[in-house]
Amino acid sequence: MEGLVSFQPFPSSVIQRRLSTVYLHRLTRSSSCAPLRAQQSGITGGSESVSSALEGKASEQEVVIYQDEVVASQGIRIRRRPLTGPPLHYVGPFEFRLQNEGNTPRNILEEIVWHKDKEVAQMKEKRPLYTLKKALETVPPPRDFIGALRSAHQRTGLPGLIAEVKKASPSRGILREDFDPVAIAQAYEKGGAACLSVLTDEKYFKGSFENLQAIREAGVKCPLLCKEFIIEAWQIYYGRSKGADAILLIASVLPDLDIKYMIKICKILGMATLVEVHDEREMDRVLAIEGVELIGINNRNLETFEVDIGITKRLLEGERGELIRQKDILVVGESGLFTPEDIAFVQEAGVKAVLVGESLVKQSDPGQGISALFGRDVSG
Ligand SMILES: O=P(O)(O)OC[C@@H](O)[C@@H](O)c1c[nH]c2ccccc12
Repeated sequence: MEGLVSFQPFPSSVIQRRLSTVYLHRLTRSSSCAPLRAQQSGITGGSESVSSALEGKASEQEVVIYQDEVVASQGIRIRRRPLTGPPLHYVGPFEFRLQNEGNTPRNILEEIVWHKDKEVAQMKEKRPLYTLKKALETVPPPRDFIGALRSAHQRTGLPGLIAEVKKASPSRGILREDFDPVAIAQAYEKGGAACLSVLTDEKYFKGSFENLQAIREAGVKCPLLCKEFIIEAWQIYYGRSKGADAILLIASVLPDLDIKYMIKICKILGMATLVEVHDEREMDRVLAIEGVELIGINNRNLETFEVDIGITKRLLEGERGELIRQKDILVVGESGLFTPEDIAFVQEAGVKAVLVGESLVKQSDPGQGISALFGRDVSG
């Protein structure tokens, strides 16, 4: 039920001043992609509209509409957490807010992203970017994530494996009670995994950056993917400081310019980026972004949890598959892979790598799980 949460008369000059503050705050908020979103819609591109906002001419509603337009024009369904709560409604000289209008996450992915926004803001306070950059001077150099996948594919003739260190997920609950991340990582490496993916989200996946660091420090040689919900660049530096060699960027969460900018940062840091898509529209957006070398097709819809490995095939058909081959992009089939038949199916569709969590992590020996998954021994 919708309820009235505030109802206040405001002289219009006060409203104007407040609106421009909100606008500026959104434009300068370093923790969000708002500047990029604004840029894409031309808000920061033309100084005219910026200055009119500074003069208090843009209404808060207009700003929200601009941002929504950019996000909607790219088909991004995941909204960022509203800074100011639900939007304001104006009736004559009055403004009021309606509860649950735009301030409640619509699905699990949106909930995760909104939580991440708060979490990152807190983490950043403890470890500002300059201290992270300093820490990077003493971290061992990154390993070649894409190279490891390509050489495993060449060596075995099967897709290179990214084996996931995953304790739980919102859709499947706890996957393994006796969860020893380092032992699992070592078993994966022994079993022939080319790379590892380590979930670092604590609240929804029961992972951690400590796990990532412990695996790196235990001497595991496989390159490591930091499996995190990245919403801003600070997280990339943090992941690198904990030993990550690659990060995940989710196309349904990030606008094109954010993806482009984050890929550049990763290149500077010597890291790879796995850009994840789930439908044709996201695939087309990502194929148009310069510098993309590794694309993951997630068979799981992160909004509904539905899994369909046919998605991988669908997105690699026709011209898209052709373009991917021309650009020599490596494609990873992700989620819902359990049997040698599943692996053959996605390989036939065109993937040269796979990302597998559940079916391996549940085995008493996750390393032997790899042989069962591929139908033969791929170690050594
Ligand atoms: O456990 P599965 O079904 O094998 O899936 C692994 C991996 O693809 C999945 O964990 C995943 C893919 N993309 C993500 C994004 C966030 C969190 C998790 C994921």
